[in-house]
Order: sequence, then C-alpha cells, then structure tokens
Amino acid sequence: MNAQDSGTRGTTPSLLHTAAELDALRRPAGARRVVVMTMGALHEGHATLIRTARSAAGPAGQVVVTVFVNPLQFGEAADLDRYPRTLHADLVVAAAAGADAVFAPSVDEVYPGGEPQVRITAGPMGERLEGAARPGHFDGMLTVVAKLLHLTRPDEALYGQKDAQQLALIRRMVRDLNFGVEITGVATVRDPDGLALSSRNRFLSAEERRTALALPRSLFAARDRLAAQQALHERATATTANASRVAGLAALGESRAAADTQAVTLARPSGGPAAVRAAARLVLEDASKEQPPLAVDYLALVDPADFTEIPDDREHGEAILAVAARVGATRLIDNIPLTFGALT
Ligand SMILES: Nc1ncnc2c1ncn2[C@@H]1O[C@H](COP(=O)(O)OP(=O)(O)OP(=O)(O)O)[C@@H](O)[C@H]1O
Ligand SMILES: CC(C)(CO)[C@@H](O)C(=O)[O-]
Ligand code: BAL
Repeated sequence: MNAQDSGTRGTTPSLLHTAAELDALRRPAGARRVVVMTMGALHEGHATLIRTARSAAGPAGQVVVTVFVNPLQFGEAADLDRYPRTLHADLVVAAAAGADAVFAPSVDEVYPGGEPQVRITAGPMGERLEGAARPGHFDGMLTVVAKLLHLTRPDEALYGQKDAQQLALIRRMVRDLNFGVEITGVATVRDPDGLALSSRNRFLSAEERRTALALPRSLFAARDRLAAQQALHERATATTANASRVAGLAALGESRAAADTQAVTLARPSGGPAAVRAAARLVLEDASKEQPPLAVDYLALVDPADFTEIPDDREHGEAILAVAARVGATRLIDNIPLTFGALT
C-alpha cells in the first residue's frame, strides 16, 4: 500500500513502516491530524480511542494509529517477549474504527542508533505506583511518546484513562516541555463483567479471570461507599434547619427521633479517604484468599495532578483510586476517578 493513498476512509488504512513513509503521508490543507498510540493487539478499548479520534479529527481530518512495542518501557524481558504481536488483525480493527493510516515501525526504525542516550526523565511522579513497580518504565514510555509525537506531528493525541499515571505524565511532559499538542483522555472501556480491557487479559485462564474481577469490584465498592456517605450528608444539608428540628423534637420529648436527626446532621461531608480505601481493601483481601489468589501490588488513593497520596482529612476535590495486582503470571492495573464532596 502506498503512503499517498491515505485519507480514503472505509478502505484499509495506509500501512507505513518508516519515518520517510510517514513524512510522505499527505495532510490535506487545514486538516486536523489526531494520533492514537498503541502497542498493538488492538481491542475494543483501542477501537474506542480510534473512533473518538475520528470524531475529533472530523470528516476532513486525518487519524493516525501507531503500533509499536517499545522495548525501552519493559523491565522484565519475559514481559516484552510474550507481548502479543497481531499486526494483521490490528489493521482490521483500525480500519473499522476509522483510521486513515497505521504507522508500525521496527525497533531499528525508531531507535536507529541503538538505545537512545538522551531520554525523557519522568521525575518524581514517574517514581510512584507504577513507576516504583516498574523502574525505568515511565522514562522509556515518555521517551517513545516524545519520539512518536515528533514523527507523527499531530494536532491532538488521545490516551486511555486506564493508564491514568501514564496519561498524567504525558500531560505533564507536554506542558513542561512545550510540545504544543492537545492531549485528550478517554474513559476506561470495560467488558460486561467489569474487567478493564487490556491486551494482557488474554493471558488469564477462566479461573484467573474470575479472581481478577476483584480489581473492578474493589473500585466499584469504594465508589459506592463514597456515594452512600455523600448521599447521607446531602440528606442532612438538604433538610432545612436540621439543628432546630433536633431541638424541637427534643422539646416534644421525641428523644429517639431527635437522636436520629442529629446523627444525619453530623454525618461526615464525604466518605472520607480512609473509608473509601477500606471499602476497596476489603474486596481485595477476600480475593487474596481465592484460588488462584490475587497478589496485590498496591492500592492507592491519589491526587490526579501528581499521584501523591490523598491525606485522610481531605474532603473535597478530585482523586484517583488506583490498583495493581498479579494473578498467576499476569499483572493487571485498574483505576477509577472519584470526586470527594461532590454533593455538598
Ligand atoms: N480498556 C481501555 N480503555 C480505554 N483505553 C485503553 C484501554 N486499554 C488500553 N487503552 C489505551 O490504549 C492506548 C494503548 O494502550 P496499550 O496498547 O498499552 O494497550 P493495553 O491494553 O493497555 O495493553 P497492556 O495493558 O497489556 O499494556 C493507551 O492510551 C491505553 O491507555
Ligand atoms: C503510550 C504507549 C503507546 C507508548 O509506548 C504505551 O505506553 C501504551 O500503549 O499505553
Ligand atoms: N498500557 C501501558 C503500557 C505498558 O504496560 O507498558
């Protein structure tokens, strides 16, 4: 297929392997170019990103999907070796989702001089959570994202919230180093049973998958706990002059009703970070006793801006509850965004 053929939607996207082919990809005048970066083995999560890119680019715009398994961001050689490579099937998914071109370079094409000596450093945010579990991962990830942004030169690039720390670091790099590209996050796509779609899910046996469902269940339990406590507080604040009702009921000798009303009035303004973490931890602890067991790497409630832990007395603002765990030989991550004090 020829690089010049691009832009004809509904047909197979142009398959480009070299930087030169990418340079030759015609960009219609004024057309918005939107990029989705992947490591291949495309699933419905990737397809959602590509469809979102398609609508962001508009009918006259151009959607470029990159497929590259970046050795720089893998710690364990075994993880890199067994990472699925399915380019033929990926082209079918990319075409159906509306991609105009797929850039699938070789390792030598991306790193012609061997491993790059000059790299992007992720900084303190890159050392927390996933960064602590996978040393060097985020430096390698940001280095290839920087290269792919330079190679593809998009107006906008889309990344999944499933990899929330990755997304936050890319936003930070683009801001700190003036990349001049718009970064958009796309909500996590889940299977009907709740498991976040991931290329690594294919390694799970049926029993391992059953155990792995504790990841989304723990996040949903935390979300429900927060919602329940916030609803309780909402009831307290929505009831006008609750305090005077307490006094009125007490004066009438209705001590039980007065006490109930007071309990609602004194409810904490939110679930509180400790209660939210505890609700998730309970589910994970149960799963660690399952067969096969879940081995939890971390559960953390963090500030989306820098991935530092949310203090227990924080009652307002955005947070991300993130979890990582192994089942058998497969390591999975998941997270959910939470808003504290949303109803107050
Ligand atoms: N379930 C999902 N929902 C939304 N976006 C996703 C989902 N899975 C992956 N993505 C996004 O797709 C892009 C490419 O991710 P990648 O190719 O690493 O897929 P992956 O399924 O996350 O693979 P793995 O987790 O096995 O590394 C990233 O921006 C990632 O956040
Ligand atoms: C952003 C990315 C394509 C860089 O290799 C990768 O980390 C991924 O697929 O999430
Ligand atoms: N989806 C994030 C890329 C990685 O796991 O290396």
